[in-house]
Amino acid sequence: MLPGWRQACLKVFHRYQPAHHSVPYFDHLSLNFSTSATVWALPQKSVRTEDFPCDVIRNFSIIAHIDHGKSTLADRLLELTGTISKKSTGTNQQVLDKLKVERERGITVKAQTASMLHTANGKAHLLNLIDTPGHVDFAWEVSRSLAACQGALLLVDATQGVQAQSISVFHVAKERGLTIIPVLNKIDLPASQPERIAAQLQSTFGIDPSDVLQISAKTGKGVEHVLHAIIERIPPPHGNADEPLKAFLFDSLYDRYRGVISLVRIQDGVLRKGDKIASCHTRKKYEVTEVGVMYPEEVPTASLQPGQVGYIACNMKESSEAHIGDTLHRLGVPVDPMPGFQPAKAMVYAGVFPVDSNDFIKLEESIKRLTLTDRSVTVQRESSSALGQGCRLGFLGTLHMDVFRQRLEDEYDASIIVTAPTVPYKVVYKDRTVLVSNPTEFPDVSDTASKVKEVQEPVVKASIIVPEEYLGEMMDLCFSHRAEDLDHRYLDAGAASASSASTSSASTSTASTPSNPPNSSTAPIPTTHTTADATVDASPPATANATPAPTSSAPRAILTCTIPLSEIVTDFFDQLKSRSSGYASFDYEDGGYKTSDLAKMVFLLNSKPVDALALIVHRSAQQHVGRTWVKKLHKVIPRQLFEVPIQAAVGKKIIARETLSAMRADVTAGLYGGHYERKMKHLENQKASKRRMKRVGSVELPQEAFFDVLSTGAGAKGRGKTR
Ligand SMILES: Nc1nc2c(ncn2[C@@H]2O[C@H](COP(=O)(O)OP(=O)(O)OP(=O)(O)O)[C@@H](O)[C@H]2O)c(=O)[nH]1
Repeated sequence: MLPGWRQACLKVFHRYQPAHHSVPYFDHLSLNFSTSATVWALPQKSVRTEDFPCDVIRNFSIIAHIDHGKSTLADRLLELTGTISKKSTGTNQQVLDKLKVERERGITVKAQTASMLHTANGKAHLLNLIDTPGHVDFAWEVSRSLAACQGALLLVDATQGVQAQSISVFHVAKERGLTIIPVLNKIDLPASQPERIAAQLQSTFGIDPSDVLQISAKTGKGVEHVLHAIIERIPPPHGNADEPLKAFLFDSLYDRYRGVISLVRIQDGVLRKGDKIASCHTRKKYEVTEVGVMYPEEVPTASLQPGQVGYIACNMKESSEAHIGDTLHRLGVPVDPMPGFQPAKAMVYAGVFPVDSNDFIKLEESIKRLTLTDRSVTVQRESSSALGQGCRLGFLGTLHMDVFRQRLEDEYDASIIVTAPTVPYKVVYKDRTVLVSNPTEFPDVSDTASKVKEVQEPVVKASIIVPEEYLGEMMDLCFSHRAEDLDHRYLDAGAASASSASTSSASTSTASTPSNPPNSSTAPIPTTHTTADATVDASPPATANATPAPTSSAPRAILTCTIPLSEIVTDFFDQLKSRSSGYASFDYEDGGYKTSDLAKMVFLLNSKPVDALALIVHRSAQQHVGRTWVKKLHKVIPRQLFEVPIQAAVGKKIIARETLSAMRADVTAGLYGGHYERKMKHLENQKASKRRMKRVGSVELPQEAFFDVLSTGAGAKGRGKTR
C-alpha cells in the first residue's frame, strides 16, 4: 500500500497527464517529492490570478466558417505565449481539439477554453481564448462562448473568402456587441487572394480593409500581430472585486473524480477554494473544492478574480445542477441573476437503444454523463416493442447527432442502434396543439376520428453561398426539397449591380453592406471549396492543402429560401455537395412552423407494424419513401421458414410491398428413389406446416437488421445520414 502522500502525488501526475493528446506537460512540471513530509510542490506551471486586474485581461473567441483554421490559430497563439511547447503541435494536431471524434474528423465540436500569459507594453496580460466549432449544428456553442468574451477574431480563409457560417457568426458576435478583429488566414497558400477577400469583407460586413490582419496560422506568419491586436483592440472586461460575488456559468465538463466541473466568468467579487456558494437558478448550495484556469488543461489557482474565466469544482453531481447561463453567488449574499441563454432548441430527434436490451441502465448513465459535456442534447425515456427500452434524444442537427453517437461509442463503449431522425411536428387539434417528436405518436390524420385540424412542420431560413455557375443547380435542388420564397443576390459588389434580384429577408442578408462598395470587389472572386457540409460525412474534411484550385472566375451568389427542416435532415447535404462539386456552403436558422400535408408511414412485417421503423413523410414523397424503405428492409431481413410480406402503409393504404420468399427446406432430400406419391405427401405436409407458421408466426427482426436498415443511407428520403 502506498503512503497517502505518494498516492496524492500519483494522482497529480495522473491529472496532469493529457488524456487525448501528446502535449508534454512534464515539460512544464516539476514535482518535488520529500520523503520526510507530506509535501509536494505545486507544478511550476501555476498562475497567480490575483496579479491580473481587469485592465490586463482579454477574453476573446475565435469564430469562423468550418475549416478556416480556428484551432490551428489557437495552437499558434498557445505556442507564441509559451503556454504549450512547439513540439506539442509538431504533428499539426490541434491541441484544443481534445475529443477523439474531433481528431478523427478534423472538426471542432466542443468549444474549448485556454488561458495564456503574455507580456505587452511591459505588463503581463492574462488572455482567455475560447476556440469555437464552425459547423452550423454547433452554433449554440458559439453563442454561449461569446457570452464570456468582449472580443472575437473573425477568421476567414484567404483562398475561400466569406462563407455561410462566416456571415452567421459575424452577426452573432455583432449582436453581442463584441469587438471584432478580422483576420485573413492561409496566406501561405498560392491560391490565397488576401486583397480581394479583404474587399469582400468590406462589401459584406463593412469592415475597413486596413483593419484586416493577414496571417498563416500554419506557418505562424503574422500571428504576433494577432496577439498585439487582441491586447490593443479588445476592451478589458469590467468587474469589481469589492462587489458581491457574481459568477456566470457558461459551460460544464465531467470529471470522474470530481463530478461536474463548471466553466465560469467572474463578473464581480472573488471566488476562492472553500467558499460557500449558491445557484440563482436551482437555489442549491455548494462548497467550492477547487478553482483554477485552463492553461490549457486545468491548473488550480488560489482564486478567480473579476473579469477572469476559469473553472470551479463544487461537488455538483447532476448535469441539471450546472445550469448553463446560471449565476452563482456567495451563500447568504443574493444577487440579481445575469441574463442567461435561450435554451438550445432541438431540431432533430432520434431514438437511441442498446443493441443488447439488458444494457439500458448502463446506456442511460452514459448518456447522462455525456450530456454534461454536451448541454444541448435533450433526453427523454422511450420504449419500443421492437427495440425495448431506450432514450429519445433531441439534437441540434444530424452532424450533432452523429457526433453524439460516436462519442457514446468512443468514450462510453456503448453499442447502440439509432433510429431514423425526425423533426418536431405540431399537431393542431380543435382545443390544443401537441408537439410530436416521435413518429409512433403521430396520429392518423386521414382518420376523422382523430380530430386533427392540421399538421405543421418546422421550416428553416436557409442560405447557400455558391459560385454563380452552380446557381441553377442549387435552385433546382431547393425546389426539389420543397423550398419556397427563393431569392438570390450576388455576394460580390461588381456582380451585385448586374443582379436585379432583391435582397432577401434571411438573417444572413448583408444589411451592413456599404452603399458604395469598392471597385476592387467587382473583380471575380475566387471560387471556393468548402467542406462545411462534407463534415456531415464521417470522412475527415479536406485539409487546406487539399483545397482544389479555383476552377471558375464567376462571382458568387447567396441564395436564400425557406425550406422544411425535414428536407435538410435527409439527403440534402449530399446533394448540395455533389451538385455544386463541393463549392457550396450552407447555413440555416429557425424559421418557425408551416402547415403541411404530412402523414405517418408504418412498415408492416407479416402484417404487423414495427414501431421503431415508423416515419413521418410529406405526401408528395410517400411513394418514393415507401418503395425505398421496403426494398431496404427486403435486403436486410433474414428469410424465414414462411413467406413474409414487407409493406409500407399510410393510414389504411398500402403504398409499397416486397415479399420475402420462404426459406425452402428440402424435405425430399432423404428420399432416395422412393415413390412419387410419398414425395408429394412430404411436400404437402411441408406446405401445411408453412401455412401454420405464417398464421402463428411473427417475424423476428434481429437487432443487426435494424442496425443495417437504419445505418445504410441509400439516399432515401425520410432518414438522415447518421453514419
Ligand atoms: N496552408 C494552410 N493550412 C492551414 C492554415 N490554417 C489552417 N490550415 C489547415 O486547415 C485545416 C483546418 O484547420 P482547423 O484549424 O482544423 O480549422 P477549424 O476552423 O478549427 O475547423 P473547425 O473547428 O472544424 O471549424 C487543417 O488541415 C489545417 O492544417 C494556414 O494558415 N495555411
